Amino acid sequence: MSAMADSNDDKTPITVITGFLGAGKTTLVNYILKEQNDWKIAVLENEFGEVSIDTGLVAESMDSPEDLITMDNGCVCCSVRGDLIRTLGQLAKRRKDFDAIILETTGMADPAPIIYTIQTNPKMSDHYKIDSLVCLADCKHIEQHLDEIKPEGNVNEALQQVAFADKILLNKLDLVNEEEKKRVKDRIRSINKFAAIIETERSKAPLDKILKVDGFNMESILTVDPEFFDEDDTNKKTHNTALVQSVGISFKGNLHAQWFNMFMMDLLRDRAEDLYRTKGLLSFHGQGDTKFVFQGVHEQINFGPSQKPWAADEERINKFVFIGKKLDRAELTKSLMECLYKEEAK
Ligand SMILES: Nc1nc2c(ncn2[C@@H]2O[C@H](COP(=O)(O)OP(=O)(O)OP(=O)(O)O)[C@@H](O)[C@H]2O)c(=O)[nH]1
Repeated sequence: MSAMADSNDDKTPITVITGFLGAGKTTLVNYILKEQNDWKIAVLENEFGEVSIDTGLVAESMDSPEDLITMDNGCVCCSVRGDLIRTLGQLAKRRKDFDAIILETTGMADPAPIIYTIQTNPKMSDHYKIDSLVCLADCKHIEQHLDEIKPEGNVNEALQQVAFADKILLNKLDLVNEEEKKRVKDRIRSINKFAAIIETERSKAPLDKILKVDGFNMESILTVDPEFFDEDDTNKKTHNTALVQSVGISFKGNLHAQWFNMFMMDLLRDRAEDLYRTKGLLSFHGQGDTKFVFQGVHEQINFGPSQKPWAADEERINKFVFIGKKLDRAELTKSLMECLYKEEAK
């Protein structure tokens, strides 16, 4: 084995998890953390949304929550030279404590600058190697996002995520029929000829196919973008998160279950197409210390109790994130506040 290969073996592998908003990335991270016990894994979490919700939900699955590191100063692919380098730089000192790192990117992240940074910045490439780029694809909604026409000069993030991946999890199979599945698969193949496509429900992929697989392939990256390493490439498209808004709302109190349900039903009836992603941590009147979580992707909503209840000394703060197009912050805030339980409304 060459010295080069030896030194590469010594690097800590990073599994980069990409995929559009709501495709199942956090579900995959939680699944990995629950299923595997052989490796010590650090998780870097980067969430697109003004109020962090995933962090709490992933921390529930971790034995050592201090190994969950969040990067909240914006989308990791935009602030890549700052936040990601800083975080991985700090982690480098104790990287030998970990067998692997999982980097969960935001649903709006363009993977290209992330790969570029880890591969070319010496501070990164001395310590780390990309093990695999795993892209989650939501069978039900990915076509809509691939079809989206972006203004001149802007990337289509969903397309980039599929194009650069070396593993694509065709997720949410329960939501499509055979014909739809085949259509989505063909579409993905037409974008990326190299990636292994793995069919999944609830992101349950065989872990030996996605972790520590040495699957990252620079050759296929260069097929997608031959000018990948050309820093002077003036044609490079930018990634404009301003095209998609994120509205975070938090306020104290208990919600009235029925009113909140009505609000959500109306919202989804009228706005499902533009609402890429909704998330919430909620407290309801009459539900004791049960903390509720809701997770929405377009018209699909999952709602139920969180694994952890409200702690005795925890303030009941409802948190919401709405991500999508044409969102009216004032209107959403007003409507949600109207769902608060009021004593006189009994
Ligand atoms: N029906 C169905 N729902 C799924 C499946 N996998 C994940 N979900 C649900 O889809 C929603 C979004 O999943 P997440 O794992 O939070 O998605 P994400 O990609 O991390 O989302 P962002 O962080 O917002 O980009 C959650 O309600 C999940 O429970 C699946 O296979 N089928």
